[in-house]
Amino acid sequence: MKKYVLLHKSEMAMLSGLIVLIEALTVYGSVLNADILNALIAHNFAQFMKNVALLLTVWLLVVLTEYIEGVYQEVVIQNIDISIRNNIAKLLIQKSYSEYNAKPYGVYESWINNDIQVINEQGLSPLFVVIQGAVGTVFAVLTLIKYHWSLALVALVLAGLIILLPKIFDKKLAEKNLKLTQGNERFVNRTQDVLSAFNLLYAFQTLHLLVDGIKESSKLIKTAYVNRSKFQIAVQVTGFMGNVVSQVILIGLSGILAFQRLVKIGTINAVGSLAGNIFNSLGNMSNFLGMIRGTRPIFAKYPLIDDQPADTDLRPHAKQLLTAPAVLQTKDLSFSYDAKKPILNHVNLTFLRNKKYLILGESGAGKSTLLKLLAGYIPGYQGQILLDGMSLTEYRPAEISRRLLYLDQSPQVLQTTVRNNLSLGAQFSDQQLIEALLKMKLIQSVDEGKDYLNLDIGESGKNFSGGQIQRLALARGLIREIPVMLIDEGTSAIDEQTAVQIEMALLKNPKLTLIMISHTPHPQTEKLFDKVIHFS
Ligand SMILES: Nc1ncnc2c1ncn2[C@@H]1O[C@H](COP(=O)(O)OP(=O)(O)OP(=O)(O)O)[C@@H](O)[C@H]1O
Repeated sequence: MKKYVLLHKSEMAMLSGLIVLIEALTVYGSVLNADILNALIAHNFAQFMKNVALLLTVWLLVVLTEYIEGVYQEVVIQNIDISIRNNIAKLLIQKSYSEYNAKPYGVYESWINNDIQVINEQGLSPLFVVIQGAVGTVFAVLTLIKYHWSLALVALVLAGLIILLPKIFDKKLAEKNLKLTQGNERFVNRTQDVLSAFNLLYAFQTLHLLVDGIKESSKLIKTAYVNRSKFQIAVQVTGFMGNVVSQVILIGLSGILAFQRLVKIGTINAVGSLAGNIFNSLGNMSNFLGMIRGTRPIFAKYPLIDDQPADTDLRPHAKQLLTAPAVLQTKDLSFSYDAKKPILNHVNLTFLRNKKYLILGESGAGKSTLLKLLAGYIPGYQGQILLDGMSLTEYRPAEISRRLLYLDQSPQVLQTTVRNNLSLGAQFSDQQLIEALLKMKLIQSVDEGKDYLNLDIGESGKNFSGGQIQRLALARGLIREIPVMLIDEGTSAIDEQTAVQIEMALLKNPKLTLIMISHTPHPQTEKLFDKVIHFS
C-alpha cells in the first residue's frame, strides 16, 4: 500500500493538512473546556461567555473542515483505486495467452472489484483514521505537557501499550484476509458461472440450479468473513479495553495532581477530553493498524510495476526471414495438456507460403490445439515449430501477430460499434473498413457502410447473429493484411451460400497463406485448397 500512497503524495499531503487543522481545533476545544470551568470557578462571567462563544466557533469550524476532509478523502481513495486497477490491468496484459487463460475470468474480476473493496474498507479508510489519531495524539500530548509533564509521560506509555498489544493478532488477521480474498475469487467465479448459464437452465427448466449455485457460494464466503471477523473483533476489544482503562488512569492522575494543587481543578476537565482524544483514537488505531497490516497479502498478489515500452520493432534477423519457402513447419511436434492423454504425437507438417490448407478430422482430435500451437499461444510442447524459418520460441508475441492471425472457434467482440470492433484501436479509413465488410458480405453496397460501421453490436455481440460475428472476425483479420491466417471453424455459423462466397474470396487471395479447420467442408471450395490434411 505504501507505494500506492506515495504515488499520490501531493493529494495525501493536502488531506493530511486538513486533518492537522481538524485535530488542532479539537485540542483547542479541550483547552477551552478547561478555561470555561476555571472562569466559572473564578466567577469571571465575561471570560466565561467569551470562552463559550469561542468554543462554539471552534466546533463549527471543526464540522466544516470535517465535511471538506470527508469528501476529499473519498476523492483520494478513488484516485488510489484507479492506480491499483491500472496496475492490475498492466500486470494482466503482461501475461501470456496460456497464463491468462489458466485462471477463470472471475478471479480477475474479483481482483478489480472485491479486492479493491477490501483495500478501501480495510486499508485506505483505516489509514486516514490512523493519520488523524496520530496527529490528534501529538497535539493532545503537547497540551498535556503544558498542564503537567507526568500526565504527558503516562499518556505516552499507555499509548505505546495500546498500539503494540493487538499486534499479537496480526499473523492470523493477514491469514484470514488472504483466505477471504481467495474466497471472493471463487465466489465471483461460481456466481458468474450460474448467472451466465441462465439460458441453458431456462431451456431445461432447471432454474433452481441458479438459486442453489448462489446459495452454495454465499455459504462459502460467509465462513471466510466470519473467520476474519473473529480476529478483527479480538483486536477491537483489546483496543477498547486499553482505551477505557487508560482514560480512567489519566483522569485519576490529574485528580491526584489537583489534590496536591499541582494543577487547577479545571484541568481535570481538559485532561478528560484530551484523554478521550488520545485513547479513543488510539483504541481505534490499533484496530485499524491491524486491518491495514492485514491487507498486505492482497497487495502482494499484484506488485506495482512500471510501464513497459511498446513492443513495436521487428528484430533485424526476424525481418530477413520473410522469404523462407515454408511459412510454418512442425518437426516432431508432440503435445499434451495432461501427461496421461497425449493430443499430438510426432506431427510433421509443412505449410508453404501463399498456399491454402484445409484441416479435417473428428471432434477432439486436436485440430484447434494444433492451430493454437502454431500461433504460439500454448507453450510446453516437444519438437519444433518454425515460423518463417525460425523457431517460434525466438519471437516475441507482437512479432508473431504481425505474421499470422489465429481466428478462434468462438470469436470475441467488444460491446461497442462495428467500427471499433474492426479497428481495435488501430487507424483504418472508413473506405478500408467498408471494403472488408463488403468482402465478408456483411453489407451489400458502399452506401450501407457508414451506418453499418456505427452499429452497436451489444453486450457479447447480442445484437448480431453468430454468423455475423464470425464475418466481423474475418473482416477484422482481412483489413490487417496479415500474410498467414489460421482459421478455426471460421464460417461454421454462416449460411452455405455466403460461406462459400467468403471462402472463395480467401482462397483467391494470392498473398494469403490459409490454414483452415472445418467440420463441414463445402464441396465447391474443398477442391480449391492446395492440400487437405486429415487429422486423427
Ligand atoms: N485448455 C485445455 N485444457 C485441457 N484439455 C484441453 C484443453 N483444450 C482442449 N483440450 C482437450 O484436448 C483435446 C483436443 O481438443 P481440440 O479442441 O484441439 O480438438 P478439436 O479437434 O479442435 O475438436 P473440435 O473439432 O471439437 O473443435 C480434447 O480432448 C480436449 O478435451
